[in-house]
Amino acid sequence: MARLRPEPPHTHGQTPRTGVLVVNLGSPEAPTAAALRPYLKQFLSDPRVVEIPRLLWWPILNLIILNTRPAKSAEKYASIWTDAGSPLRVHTERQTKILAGYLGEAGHRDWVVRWAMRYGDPAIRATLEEMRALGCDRILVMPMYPQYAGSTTGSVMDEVARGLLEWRNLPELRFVRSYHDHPGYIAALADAVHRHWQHNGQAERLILSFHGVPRFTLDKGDPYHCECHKTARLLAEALGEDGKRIQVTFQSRFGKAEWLQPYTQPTLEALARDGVKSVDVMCPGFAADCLETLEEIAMECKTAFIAHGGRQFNYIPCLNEDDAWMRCLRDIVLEHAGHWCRDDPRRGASDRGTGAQHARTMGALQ
Ligand SMILES: C=CC1=C(C)c2cc3[nH]c(cc4nc(cc5[nH]c(cc1n2)c(C)c5CCC(=O)O)C(CCC(=O)O)=C4C)c(C)c3C=C
Ligand SMILES: [Fe+2]
Ligand SMILES: [Fe+2]
Repeated sequence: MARLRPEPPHTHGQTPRTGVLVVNLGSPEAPTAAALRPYLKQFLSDPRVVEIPRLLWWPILNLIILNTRPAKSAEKYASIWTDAGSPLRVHTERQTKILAGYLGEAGHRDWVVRWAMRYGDPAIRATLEEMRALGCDRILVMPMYPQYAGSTTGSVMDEVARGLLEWRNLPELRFVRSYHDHPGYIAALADAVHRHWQHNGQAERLILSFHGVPRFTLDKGDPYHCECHKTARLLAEALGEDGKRIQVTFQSRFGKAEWLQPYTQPTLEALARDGVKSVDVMCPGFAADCLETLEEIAMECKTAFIAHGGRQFNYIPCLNEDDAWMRCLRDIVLEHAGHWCRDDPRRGASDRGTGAQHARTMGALQ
């Protein structure tokens, strides 16, 4: 157990302060092999991401993967990097600012709204410290993954718990576990597809590509696969599609083990070989565009589809700062904040009462 650290002196009768911590996965500091190494080391050392026993995994990670993958991944990152940095960071920062604005409009100008990354910077632990220094005694953690997976949302929960290990005076803590079936999220996705169809026409197929996870996690009870399929079913219903032209696939396979199937790229290649000429591809498992969507889907998969005989490949961007999505994000936060949204006068009164009592007790003890 870590040693508990001293807290700022406790003051009575203080109005509770709410903090909202938006979290996404994180990116390397730069699109270089040198920056990829520590990022991948932190990411792939997470026992929720790679479940292989440590003794076996350590040499594979340190002697093989960290000597080969950084350079290859850096090249991919370089192809999507912007002047402002990694797209995932840029979107997460903007989303957080917009969320703070909407929460302000809803009457919560005093809430502290921050963002952090599970891997790399800004770190969850440091951001929690900053929120504590600003007096947050209620913290709502908003992992931006629409579908729960142990390797993503679960890992954010671990890191928040670790970040609080040395705190004596813990904040009231809430987590958004997932929002894969939130009506506002589904409606924002459906709107984006409709807008895309209005501008570009409708392709023969709509592929919904989700990030994959190892197949055994489904067998061991991780709900990720089911949540992805539920998002897809609700989106198909919202689009008025019977599902025949919509297909769910899983991308970003890592390592040699079986991952959730069907895999995105082989599916696109098979469709092209079977004579499908046009596809729309969307990634409803990502709240913001990132390496996995911009490089793997919009570049690699597009090339593969065309190489196998396809003609038209349209990538529908993630919701990013889409206004319907930003309003939905505000709603999700407010729904989870529950009674924190109200100023409870009884709490203030009882707090003041306790304060007077406490002051008397302290006096008696001295
Ligand atoms: C959207 C949900 C995600 C799940 C589920 C997920 C599982 C998962 N990922 C890896 C390995 C890697 N993922 C990488 C990048 C990456 N992954 C997600 C999201 C999920 N991952 C995002 C948003 C990103 C992009 C980050 C960015 O900076 O844009 C990478 C790093 C890149 C690379 O070298 O390929 C790895 C590695 C595993 C093993 C896993 C489940 C067990
Ligand atoms: Fe990933
Ligand atoms: Fe399932």
